[in-house]
Amino acid sequence: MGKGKNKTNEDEPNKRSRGANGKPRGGHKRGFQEQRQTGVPTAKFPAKIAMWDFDHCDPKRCSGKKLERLGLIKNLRVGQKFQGVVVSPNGKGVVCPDDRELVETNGAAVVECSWARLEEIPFSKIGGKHERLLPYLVAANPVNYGRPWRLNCVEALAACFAIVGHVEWAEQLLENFSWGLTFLKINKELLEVYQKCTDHESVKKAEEEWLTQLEEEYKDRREHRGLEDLLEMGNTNRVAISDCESEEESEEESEKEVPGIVINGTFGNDEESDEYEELEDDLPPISDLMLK
Ligand SMILES: C[S@@+](CC[C@H](N)C(=O)[O-])C[C@H]1O[C@@H](n2cnc3c(N)ncnc32)[C@H](O)[C@@H]1O
Repeated sequence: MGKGKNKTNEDEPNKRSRGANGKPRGGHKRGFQEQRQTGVPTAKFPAKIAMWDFDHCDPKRCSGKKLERLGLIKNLRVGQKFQGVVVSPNGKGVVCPDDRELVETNGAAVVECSWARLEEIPFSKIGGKHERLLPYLVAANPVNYGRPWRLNCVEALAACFAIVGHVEWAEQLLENFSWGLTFLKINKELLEVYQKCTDHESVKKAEEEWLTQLEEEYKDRREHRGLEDLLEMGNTNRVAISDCESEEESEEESEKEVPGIVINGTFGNDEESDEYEELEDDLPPISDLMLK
């Protein structure tokens, strides 16, 4: 092991905070004074929260970095493992209510990186004994708004806390983000379903049932719309006159219907814009995106 490799920044108060890859932070174009902080949580939060930060994102648009600026999250280094629940794309089981004690005692951690650069993450050198995926939930953050599975760091931590029954901890984290509580709102029903489960298998089963129901409702809605369209057409003369218009309309309509929804996909699309501020003012109503 290299000299001082596992030293925390706390041990070296005058040194600049480093990312999980050991590189000094602050190489980003924008000035970022808050990065001089130690990476050791200073604000009061009832549970330990931590992240490996690979510095892939613009600090201004990154939820993990915002938690760091708020003094809520501890930075971990590559080579450091975490004893609590690690919410990670590398997880095997899913977060479940049986994880409650583990989360209360040892906390929860995430991997702050870009979705588009997951292959760069040395998963074998981070993580811990309790790595978990999250079950189906829909993002409310402006980057991946309405997209299932692809949550950002604060949503992932909040989801973990909510599933194990600490919704108040989830709220406490999310209320630092203008869109944050929307995450709990749009996933309320489903989170309540997961909260009633026990182990990984029961959460997986609940998730599968939810997805099946979602698919059925989606099919029903499509069929129902088809019928409505037919009825709206009325007599064939009218159809002939307005043929082009209605074709154009229906294409637009069907695009609008479920943008970004992936029913059986995992982790949404490959592109990430991280455009929080720009997108935030321009969000469509969630009812346009959600099937449930
Ligand atoms: C890929 S990073 C993207 C972070 C984003 N740039 C931000 O501003 O927070 C999101 C992290 O949250 C956790 N996460 C989000 N959705 C997840 C899911 N469905 N299953 C497991 N972990 C998930 C993982 O730790 C993942 O690495």
